[in-house]
Amino acid sequence: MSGMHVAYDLSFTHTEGRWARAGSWVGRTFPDVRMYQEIAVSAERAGIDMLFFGDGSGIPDTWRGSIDPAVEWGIQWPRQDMSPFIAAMAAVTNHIGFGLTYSSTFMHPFYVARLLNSLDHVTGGRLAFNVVASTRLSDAANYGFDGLLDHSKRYERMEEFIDVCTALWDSVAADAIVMDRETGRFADPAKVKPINHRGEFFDVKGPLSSVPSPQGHPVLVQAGNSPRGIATSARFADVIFGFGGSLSGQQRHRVALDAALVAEGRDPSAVGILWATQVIVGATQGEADARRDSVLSFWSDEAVGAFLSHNSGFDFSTVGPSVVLGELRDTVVASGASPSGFVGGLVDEFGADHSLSRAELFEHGWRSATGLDHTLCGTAESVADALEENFAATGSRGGYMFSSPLSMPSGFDDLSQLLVPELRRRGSLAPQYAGSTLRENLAS
Ligand SMILES: Cc1cc2nc3c(=O)[nH]c(=O)nc-3n(C[C@H](O)[C@H](O)[C@H](O)COP(=O)(O)O)c2cc1C
Repeated sequence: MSGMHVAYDLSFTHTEGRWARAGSWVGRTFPDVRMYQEIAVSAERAGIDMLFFGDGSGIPDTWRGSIDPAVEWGIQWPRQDMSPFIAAMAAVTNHIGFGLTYSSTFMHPFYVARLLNSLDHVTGGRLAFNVVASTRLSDAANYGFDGLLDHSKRYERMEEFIDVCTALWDSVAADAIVMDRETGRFADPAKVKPINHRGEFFDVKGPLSSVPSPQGHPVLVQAGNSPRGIATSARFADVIFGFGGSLSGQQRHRVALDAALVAEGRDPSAVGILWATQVIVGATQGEADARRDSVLSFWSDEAVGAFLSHNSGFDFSTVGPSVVLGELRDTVVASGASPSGFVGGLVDEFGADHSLSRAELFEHGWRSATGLDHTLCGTAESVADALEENFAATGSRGGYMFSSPLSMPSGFDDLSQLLVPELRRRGSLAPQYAGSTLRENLAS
C-alpha cells in the first residue's frame, strides 16, 4: 500500500441529530435502500475506495441503565445489519469496495465465513471484513451474555475466529470445480477438505459449503487500539483502522503496529492504516466554520451522556461534581471497558492528574460525540494540505476514512465535489481504480 486511499464511513446516516440538520435528506427515511444506492454511485463517481459500515447491535443503555435517551434523541439507534444493503449497492456499482463489520465475540465463524464468501461473490470481489471484539454490554446482552469477556480473552477469541474463517475460505481450492459435461463430474473431492478445527472457543468441521470467492478472502480489517488489540491486528489484518485527530496518538499507533508486524514476520510497508478523520469542507473557511458551529449549538446532556456511556461502556451519569482524569480512567477500565477512547484521549491531552468539573467533562463529551474535538474544518485546499502533511508524518501508508458527516448526504457531497478532486488534482489520490477487486485497488 503506497499511495493515499480514502474511504467513507457510512455507519451513521441519521443518528446523533444528522436527520434534522441543514443538508440532510428530506422525505427519505432511514433505511431506504435507494438512499444507499445513490451514495454508492456518487462515491464511486468520486473514485472513493470503500464505503464502510460499522456495527453494534445493542441500543445504548449504559447511561442511567435505560434505552430511553438513545431512542428519544436517536443516539446510535436505529442501525440495520448492512449485508443486504451492500448487495443492493453492489448491483449499481462496479469498482467501489464495501467494508462490513461483525463481532468475533458474539458471532460464529462458520456463519460469518459463509456469509462473507457469498458477499464477496455478489460484489465481484469488493468486500472487506472489519472484525471487532466489541466493548459494549448492550451488544453482549443480545447474545445471551451477562457481561463482557475479559478484554484479552476477546482478542484471543478473535484470533481463533479469524483462524477458523481463513481455514474455511481455504478449504475449497480455487481449481476444485471441474464441471466436466462429458463425465458429469462437478468437482474434485481431493480439493475440498474439512478443516477439523478444535479450539478453545470453536469446534468447526468444515469445509465451507461454497466455492472460492473472487478475492478468496475478503480484505481483513481490524481497529484495535490497545497494545493487545494492535498485536492481534498484526497477525492477520490487511488494512488497519486507526483513530485520526491526534498526530502523537497516530504516530504511537504506527510505531506499535510496525513493531508488532515485524514480530509476526510481516512487512510493515504492506499494511496501511486508514485514519478515521472527520472533515468539514466549505467553499470558504467561513462557510466551513459556520457548519461546524451550527452543530455545536444543538445538543442535550442526555444525548451526550447516552453516546459517551455507550461508547465507553461506563455510566457517566455516576460522575460527581468534579473528576480527576486518571481516577476516571481507572474506574472505566475496572468496569471492563477499553482503556482507549474518550477518557483515554482526555488523559493523553491533559494528564492523569488533571481535574475537570462535570460541566467541563460534558462539554468535552459533546465535542467528542460530534467528532468536533478532532475535525479538520476549512476549504478543500487547506484540508488537503493538512491531510498530506499528516499522511507523510504517519508513514505514508494507508490514508483516511472520512467519518460519517454531521449532515447527510450534503457532507459527503462536499467531500466528493471539493476535497477528493483537490487531492486527486495534486496526485495524492490515484487517477482511477487500479484493479478489479478491492484488494487490488488498495494495494496500489
Ligand atoms: C475507524 C474505526 C472503526 C471502528 N468500528 C467499530 C465498529 O463498527 N464496531 C465496534 O464495536 N467497534 C469499532 N471500533 C472500535 C475498535 O474495534 C476497538 O474496539 C477500539 O479501537 C478499541 O481498541 P481496543 O479494544 O484494542 O482497546 C472502530 C474503531 C475505529 C478506529
